[in-house]
Amino acid sequence: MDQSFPLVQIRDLSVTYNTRLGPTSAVDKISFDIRRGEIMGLVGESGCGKSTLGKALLRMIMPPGYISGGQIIFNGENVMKFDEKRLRDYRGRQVSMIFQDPMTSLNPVQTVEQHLEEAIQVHEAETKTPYIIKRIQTLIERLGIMQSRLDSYPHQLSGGMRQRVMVGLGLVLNAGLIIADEATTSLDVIVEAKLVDQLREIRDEFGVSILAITHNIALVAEIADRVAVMYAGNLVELGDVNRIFDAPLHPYTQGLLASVPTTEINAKKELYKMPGEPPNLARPPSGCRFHPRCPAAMPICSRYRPALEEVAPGHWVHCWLYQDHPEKVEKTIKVAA
Ligand SMILES: Nc1ncnc2c1ncn2[C@@H]1O[C@H](COP(=O)(O)OP(=O)(O)OP(=O)(O)O)[C@@H](O)[C@H]1O
Repeated sequence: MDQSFPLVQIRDLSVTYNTRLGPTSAVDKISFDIRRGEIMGLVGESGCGKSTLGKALLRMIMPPGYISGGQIIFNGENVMKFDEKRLRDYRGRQVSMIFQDPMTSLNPVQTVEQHLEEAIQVHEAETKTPYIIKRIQTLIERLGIMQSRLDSYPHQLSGGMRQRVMVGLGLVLNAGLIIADEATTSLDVIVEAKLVDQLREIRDEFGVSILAITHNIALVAEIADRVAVMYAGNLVELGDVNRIFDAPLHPYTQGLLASVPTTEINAKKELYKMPGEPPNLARPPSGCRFHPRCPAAMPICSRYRPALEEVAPGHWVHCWLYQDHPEKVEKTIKVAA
């Protein structure tokens, strides 16, 4: 496959949870690509649908949730059409997901070696034991884990090491995509920084794509090549990480960045407090979901959802401020006068 062809193409993806309050639109018509070998940061406030999107990519949305629309194309294949057998292979071998607490995914009575061995045996039954052992030893070394740790049980490892074992479970089968959902959140800052460095190294060495889901915008600045910003189930902005941080366009992204504390000791910057609360997704606002909290809202924003517009090469935004429409033209004329 042409290496410039995106690894993942997400098209109009929607996920709904049936709740007591009615259908909750947790992910609403989201479209973007994940390129080969890139680290894509996915950010937004708690409850905006980041984890739901990550799980949807693996088709792991459990009832009362379901994928209510759209497509996921992985390496040119339509994931929505996979049968159970193909899905097991896809989840185990092509995409792997790591969560905030690796203890929930690791088996407490299996050693590191047994975890890795089992992953290979399940997906590559024909592989002979000596090759399996060699592969595990090489991998573990590349992940910076001492070989003596192969005999350790999960509870005997540090948090950072457990996360590296989880990464290893994906890499041992040559996964193309690792979805890291708040994977560094429970680690202290020093261990977190080390894991972030290692994830970048792993990407460089293995050419794997990483979707880093986090509410920590500073972490995204550190790790990601591109960033997708979500608000209330919608994608609001996407682009190169430097561009998004230097010149955010969507009022939500601008507010999100202005509300992040700086580490400069003499910084006198007053932190921005975004007005209002995130909406209840069972009854999302009409038009642009951010309009009730948006300092730049125009009448059209409550009526129609803006389309996704490429405002500069590779910089995409869903906002009426950057699209021509009657009310904007009128406003522009008034300003010009
Ligand atoms: N199993 C579920 N049943 C019903 N509603 C759900 C379920 N899981 C998530 N939701 C709802 O879907 C929306 C998105 O949740 P999600 O966990 O994907 O957001 P998030 O951005 O990952 O938040 P966080 O960072 O807090 O994990 C929220 O309104 C949440 O209440």
